[in-house]
Amino acid sequence: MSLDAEMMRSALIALAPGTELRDGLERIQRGHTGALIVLGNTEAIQSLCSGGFSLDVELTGARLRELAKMDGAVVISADHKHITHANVQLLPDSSIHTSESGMRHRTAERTARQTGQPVITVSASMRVITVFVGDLRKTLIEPEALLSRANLALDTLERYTQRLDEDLSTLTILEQRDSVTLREVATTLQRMEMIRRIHSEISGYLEELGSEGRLIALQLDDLARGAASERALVIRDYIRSADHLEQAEKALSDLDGESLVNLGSISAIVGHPIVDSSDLDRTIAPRGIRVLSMVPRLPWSIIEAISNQWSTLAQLRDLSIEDLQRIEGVGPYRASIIRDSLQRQHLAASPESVGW
Ligand SMILES: Nc1ncnc2c1ncn2[C@@H]1O[C@H](COP(=O)(O)OP(=O)(O)OP(=O)(O)O)[C@@H](O)[C@H]1O
Repeated sequence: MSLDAEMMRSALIALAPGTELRDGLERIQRGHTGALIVLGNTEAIQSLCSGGFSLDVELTGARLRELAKMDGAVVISADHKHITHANVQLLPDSSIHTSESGMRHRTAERTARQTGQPVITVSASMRVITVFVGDLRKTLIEPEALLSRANLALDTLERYTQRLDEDLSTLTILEQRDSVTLREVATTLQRMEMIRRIHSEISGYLEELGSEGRLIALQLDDLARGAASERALVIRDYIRSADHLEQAEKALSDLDGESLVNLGSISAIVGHPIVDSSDLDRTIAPRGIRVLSMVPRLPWSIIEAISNQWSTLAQLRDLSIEDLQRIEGVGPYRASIIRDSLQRQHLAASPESVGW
């Protein structure tokens, strides 16, 4: 994320519903007056300030509203706790390009571009709150509208998560039958990535929603549990070279929308490029790391050591208790737990147990 995008994100969090700053902005909106507010009393900002007066009072919504009634800008400390200046005229470089028309908004955009600090406007005529950071500009959405977008995204996430559960059960069964194809792997990773994207979209809404987003945050937590580690396990199981795990995770996250719907792009990311679509029906052997992660109380270091020694799930299934004991940290008791769990998982995937 760029520095400006990161700064914008913190500014949106600072003025989420439930904060004093947002309370002040809403009072200004309700009062049909406007405001020009700078977040952060930095040297760069001070060099653009003329006139007005300094003060050092705690930021409250009511004070912000009163001070914004005066002409000019209000400056707030970088920690958003104090109002440091009011009634200030801002004098940014007039040669800086601005696409705004009114003086308040032109000044805000130029100040943000010149100093990199977030600048907020409340438009008296349009009754909208806008945040400027560097070249970025964002108009705040009413909490009700944000809530309905977040709820819609949450419904989608719920549906996708259900489908992913089904995909993962199918993958587990096919893995045990040594008949997974590239298509199943790519489809599962595709769904996992879509889920990650919806999750991150909802997290963005939650940051803007502040205290209004509590219930959605709880539901999101519930749905997201373990998703990231499960995705990493599937990649580990199928990636051609385990050294490229991090790059693969990043490449998957960076795929544009068009490439994400193309299963070939996803196969290529895990090191299995395809020439034509029938290549997707090629069978592929899992390493069995996800299966090992389902063995109760098995530490990650042992999962890694076992997987370094035997590189496919088919090999793991044939291991005897004696074989397993060759791994450091695996005694007879742990070896029998691993073997039992592998056998149980294999049995659970048999046609008699599954029904197909
Ligand atoms: N350079 C500046 N420094 C501080 N305050 C300013 C500056 N320019 C404008 N303002 C404040 O903005 C107020 C409104 O100005 P103007 O109507 O031109 O802005 P606007 O962008 O059209 O905003 P609105 O949508 O609220 O009308 C001014 O009365 C003044 O208080």
